Amino acid sequence: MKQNIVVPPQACVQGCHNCSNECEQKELGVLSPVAAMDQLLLAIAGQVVDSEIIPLAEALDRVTAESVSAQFDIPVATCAMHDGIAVDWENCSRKWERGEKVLAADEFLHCPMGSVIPAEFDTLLHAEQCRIRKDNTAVLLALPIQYQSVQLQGSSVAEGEKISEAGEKLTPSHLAMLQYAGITQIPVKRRPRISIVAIGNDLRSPGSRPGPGENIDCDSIFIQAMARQCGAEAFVAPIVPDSESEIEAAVERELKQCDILVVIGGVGRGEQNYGDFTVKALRKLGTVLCHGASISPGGKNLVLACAEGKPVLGIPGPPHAAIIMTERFLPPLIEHYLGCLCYEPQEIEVTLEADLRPRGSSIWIPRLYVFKGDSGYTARIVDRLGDTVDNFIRAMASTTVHGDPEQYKKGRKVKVRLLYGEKTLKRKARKMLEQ
Ligand SMILES: Nc1nc2c(c(=O)[nH]1)N[C@H]1C(S)=C(S)[C@@H](COP(=O)(O)OP(=O)(O)OC[C@H]3O[C@@H](n4cnc5c(N)ncnc54)[C@H](O)[C@@H]3O)O[C@H]1N2
Ligand code: MOO
Repeated sequence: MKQNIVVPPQACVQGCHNCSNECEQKELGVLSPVAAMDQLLLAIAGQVVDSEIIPLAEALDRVTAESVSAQFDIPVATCAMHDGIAVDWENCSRKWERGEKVLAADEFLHCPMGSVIPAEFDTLLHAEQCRIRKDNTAVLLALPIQYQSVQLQGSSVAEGEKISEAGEKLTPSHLAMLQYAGITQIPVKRRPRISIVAIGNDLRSPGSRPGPGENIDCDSIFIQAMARQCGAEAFVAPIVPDSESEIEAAVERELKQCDILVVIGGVGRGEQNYGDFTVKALRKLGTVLCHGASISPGGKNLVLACAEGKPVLGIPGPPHAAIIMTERFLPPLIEHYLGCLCYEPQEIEVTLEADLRPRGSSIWIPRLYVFKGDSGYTARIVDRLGDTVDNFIRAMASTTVHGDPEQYKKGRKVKVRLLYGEKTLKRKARKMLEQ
């Protein structure tokens, strides 16, 4: 394969009055990504998604809209936690003190595990603690502990007790617990609706072969899948050309039917010359809170806006930048609507194979290959030449590089976020070494 030659663009010196690009940089300071997201979350603070009641069996991974209380006691009656014989402990204790060890047939009852212990008994003797005789009397071999192996009515959960808080993401165990406590229908938050609009004359829809200078839109399916993984519903709208009026029309249309709008591409600062009209259209329809944040790749052109009271995320088109920006900025918006965390990649520690150089004051989020060595994991950066396939699937992790360069010297340990589970990572890491 021929090697691409990449000449990194010069950093913007913000001499805006002389700039031919006529961008809006001069009007907005570059916000830190945290400050930009804080502003956006503030702008949408009043926005919530409504709730819906669904069958419990369909509620896996959904988020509870209200707290839920048990419909009845668990267990509903006092019951045996083992196979054994139920006895009245006071009675056994008195007998034991007097040296009497025989229980008459009406002084005990065989109870299999889970069965109801009649009210006159309170303790379960294990088979090893007594001997049942042919005449159906029992000989005590040991004095049991009062209440042993008995689960009292309501001791697990009492009727009316809260068993799930609002804002809890339901796991298989939650479902079992809720079902156990008599719940069959549950109020959950409606999935936030995400509309995704890809913008660009050079973009082709999936299923067609791109001509020279064209690309298949692949960012939108990535963003849709990420949104779904986070518990949202996501729809990909038809591709929009680099036309201000058509972008405006698409944004207006989509804002009517979504909670969060993601637009991809056309967020550069080239406007007329390079077909970058997205920001201009957004300015007409709402407030652009941030165009450019000190984070890379992609932050230079990242857009956070608010229109019709809804958050709009403007993602840069180049796929290596789109994936990083989406991972960083989409989950917090979905979390705002769901009221719970929805994206928590597993973190591990790795040793750096070579220096990572922090980029000035900006936060840099490179993708990494991870190798398994004799003493833990080693990480190597996916560089810009290994653009698409490497960034999308060969990379195994990403990390955040910021601040003191000493922390990122060769041999230093850093935390990375895994894109796969650790067992898959082990397999992939081994395969890389075999190649
Ligand atoms: N003169 C300058 N040009 C550029 C600069 C700069 O500082 N000065 N920054 C570059 C960087 S960095 C980025 S990031 C982009 C931001 O660009 P846009 O969001 O406006 O992206 P487009 O121009 O629309 O497309 C760029 C590239 O990405 C491909 N693309 C776009 N959308 C998709 C999609 N949905 N799926 C797959 N690929 C997509 C598109 O075909 C182009 O090849 O600006 C740079 N330029
Ligand atoms: O560096 Mo651009 O900001 O590729 O995304």
